Amino acid sequence: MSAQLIDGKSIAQSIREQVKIKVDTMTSKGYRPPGLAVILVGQDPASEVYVNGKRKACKEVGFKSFSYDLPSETTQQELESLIQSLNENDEVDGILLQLPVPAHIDSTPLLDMIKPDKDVDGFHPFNLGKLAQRAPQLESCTPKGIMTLLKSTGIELKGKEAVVVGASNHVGRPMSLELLLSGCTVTTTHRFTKNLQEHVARADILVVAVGKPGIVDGSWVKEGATVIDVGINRLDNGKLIGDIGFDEAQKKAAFITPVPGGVGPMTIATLIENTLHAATKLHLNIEL
Ligand SMILES: Nc1nc2c(c(=O)[nH]1)N[C@@H](CN(C=O)c1ccc(C(=O)N[C@@H](CCC(=O)O)C(=O)O)cc1)CN2
Repeated sequence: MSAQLIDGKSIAQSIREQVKIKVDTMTSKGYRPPGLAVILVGQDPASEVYVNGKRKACKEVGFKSFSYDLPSETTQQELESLIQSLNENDEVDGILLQLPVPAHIDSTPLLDMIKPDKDVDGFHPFNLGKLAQRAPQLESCTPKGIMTLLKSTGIELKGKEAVVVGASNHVGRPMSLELLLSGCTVTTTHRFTKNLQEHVARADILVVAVGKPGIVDGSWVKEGATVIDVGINRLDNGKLIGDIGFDEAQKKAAFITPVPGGVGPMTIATLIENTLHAATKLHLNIEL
């Protein structure tokens, strides 16, 4: 078997096109466009690429973009004041603090002070709690984007064995909740898990989000599985690779995401979707 590639890049583009149509409808009816504030602290090169991607996407779909590129010496208190003022700004529907932040900043209290209805990253305890209660409001972008990719394959998720490798707060845990909500039987593996290979070999749906190339050997993948690689690892030669041995995995899987061009672009497209949702459903209360 040679797996079919799940083309995140083109699915992300079609999401942005659909959002643009809705924004054009909103503004033609006299509503203000959705507004997204993106805060970047310091000069991490990868973060600069992602933040530029977010701002470019805002422009493409017609959002108002609020940009804060702050020096690495920015204090916790300065960030608190900025978030407070964005919470109070009626033109801002979404607030995003790009991660990681410099070591002297504690991101958790900052993420927790973003108003839940402006938390377009879906990182706030309220939004994670709503997902856990099966009543999602604003969902974390990478896991929600992966659910869009899974739905695009047409496979039935109910009753499937799903294995999520990695239990981070921002990807692994909400991913497991999303799959549970879709009716999968979910196993989450983490650094203390014994026999990772045995878990991987059972997975009809395999999501790997660790950030370590080769953490999952492609030959472990179950025949006919759907494989989602969240890892984005840059090699010294500049090449990007995922967490899974792609060539071997592709021989066994039915569907697989490439790196690049798989999950990454969906993170940004889902952020754009979330910001539209915050604007239309949570702030302006309009049907499009
Ligand atoms: N506040 C947040 N910070 C971070 C998040 C997040 O969702 N919210 N996720 C990641 C980074 N990220 C978005 O911010 C992100 C990662 C990757 C991509 C992407 O399109 N990747 C491309 C490759 C791009 C490249 O050349 O490096 C791909 O996979 O095809 C977009 C967004 C951590 N921080």
